[in-house]
Amino acid sequence: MTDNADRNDPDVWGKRLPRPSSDGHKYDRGFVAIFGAVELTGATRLAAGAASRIGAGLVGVVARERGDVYRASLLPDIMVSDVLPQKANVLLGGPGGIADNEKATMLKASEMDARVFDAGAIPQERQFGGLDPSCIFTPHIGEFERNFGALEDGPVAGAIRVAQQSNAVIVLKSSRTVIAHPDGRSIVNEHASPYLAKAGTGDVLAGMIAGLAAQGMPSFEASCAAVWMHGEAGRRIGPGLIAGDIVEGLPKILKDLL
Ligand SMILES: NC(=O)C1=CN([C@@H]2O[C@H](COP(=O)(O)OP(=O)(O)OC[C@H]3O[C@@H](n4cnc5c(N)ncnc54)[C@H](O)[C@@H]3O)[C@@H](O)[C@H]2O)[C@@H](O)CC1
Ligand SMILES: Nc1ncnc2c1ncn2[C@@H]1O[C@H](COP(=O)(O)OP(=O)(O)O)[C@@H](O)[C@H]1O
Repeated sequence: MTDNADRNDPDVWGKRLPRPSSDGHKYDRGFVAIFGAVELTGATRLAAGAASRIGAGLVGVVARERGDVYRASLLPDIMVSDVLPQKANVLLGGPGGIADNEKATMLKASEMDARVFDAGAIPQERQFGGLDPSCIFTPHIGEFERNFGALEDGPVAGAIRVAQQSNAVIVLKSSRTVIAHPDGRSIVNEHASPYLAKAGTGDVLAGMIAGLAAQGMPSFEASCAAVWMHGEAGRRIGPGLIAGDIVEGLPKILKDLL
């Protein structure tokens, strides 16, 4: 593979895909809490649907405003609250926007099994203290360069550089998404489709990563698996794809993998 990165393939993560135990209950499958956007509520809804469909036992949206909008428009299995649910083990923020105090909460929440920082939640360099390799940033190229400077070293070296600086897993999204770990590992995903270039598909990916991490998958493998399944959905659906179709396609993709 070019740039010394390995290719994303189910061999990398397939054995670690979460399988519910026969006598388990919903709390054994993890609890994703998502900070609800105030204006771009659709982004939060897409992320929540994806986290739920990929198998998280519980998904909650923390809506400091617009709680009734969320209650009326989310899938009925998704819970809405105005405070962070105590049993959440994964936090996701950024889809559709995030308030400064919510981002500060995410930066401090080292007790979580994973924290997924998407879009406006992606930390600046001065906020890197207190992160660890269970944290995941999911920038597209524009967000990456806005936060961390021009990608003069190329996407693989750039993603590894920021992974090492931040101590977080970086998912640098594009037609060739790079997943980089602070220990220097990197994977390039070419299992995708140009039909994924569509509003909201990144929000869905963030929810998928959070949902796998909540079920106990390590952040790097959860990111690789979610990126591959997202690409698989893009390939299966193709023309006419809208972001919600990826969410609806997940049960069949999961069934084929498990
Ligand atoms: N239904 C919804 O509510 C949706 C909400 N969304 C939210 O909208 C917010 C803004 O996200 P955007 O990414 O649109 O905007 P950004 O604020 O990140 O800016 C996009 C700008 O970056 C540039 N850019 C450079 N490289 C790019 C790349 N690889 N991909 C995309 N843009 C690139 C574009 O030219 C554009 O001018 C996010 O919080 C996101 O979650 C979007 O996901 C779309 C759907
Ligand atoms: N040409 C392309 N080929 C393959 N995948 C793409 C292409 N363009 C975008 N994607 C994927 O679609 C998603 C877009 O995410 P993002 O830019 O955050 O969108 P949004 O903010 O609208 O949700 C990413 O997972 C990215 O890798």
